[in-house]
Amino acid sequence: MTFSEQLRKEADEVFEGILQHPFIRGIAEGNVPKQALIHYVKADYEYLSAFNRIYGLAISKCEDRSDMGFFQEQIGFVLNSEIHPHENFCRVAGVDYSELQGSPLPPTADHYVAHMSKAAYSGTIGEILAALLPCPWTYLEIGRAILEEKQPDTSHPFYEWISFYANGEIGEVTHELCRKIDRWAADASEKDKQKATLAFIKSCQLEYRFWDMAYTQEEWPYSLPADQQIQPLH
Ligand SMILES: Cc1ncc(CO)c(N)n1
Repeated sequence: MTFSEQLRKEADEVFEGILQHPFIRGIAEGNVPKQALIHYVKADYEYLSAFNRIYGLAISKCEDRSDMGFFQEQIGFVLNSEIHPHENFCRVAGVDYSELQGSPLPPTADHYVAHMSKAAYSGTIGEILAALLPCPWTYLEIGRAILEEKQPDTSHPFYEWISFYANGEIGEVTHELCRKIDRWAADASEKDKQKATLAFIKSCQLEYRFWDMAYTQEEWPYSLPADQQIQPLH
């Protein structure tokens, strides 16, 4: 079994839990509450900006140009393509995308970004890859599972979202990240592989919590100071 196959096996229960989460069931059934969609897009817009900053940090640790090129392409993908699934959610919720940009990250999303940043600043390249991998991998499996279960056509309210994650570039991204982490694991120490495994499992669980955060509209218990709401990575 490759290292990425081992990671996937360790996370089986979490992946299954994500597929059963009421937000995901709502995407499959075409009936997610409007406020959950709005909460999700607000948080995910900022989460994906942070994700791109983390790709930038990953570039700073790359030794060869093909790795740099891969991360650079992923930044382009997030900036130019991953807006489409957000637009799908906005259309269903009946809101303008531009109104949902610039909100502070709710606690769970903030924690997820902090978890990835920690790996990016202080981890091995394997730990960084492991922390990033559940992002495309869980969405790929969500998209594929719903596609298989529902065989949606264009009349499904989330047709675009489902097709984007089931059939698009996300499969290639997942595959490439797996190849990279497997190559890293071939020469890595047991201790470093354990650290990477923990980073992977935490990100999977934070993916679960991200859906839950949106579904329950999680907020900070008290408001944050207005001019310090959006924090760059540090
Ligand atoms: C939180 C989160 N995880 C994964 C993806 C898929 O890229 C996303 N858009 N948001």
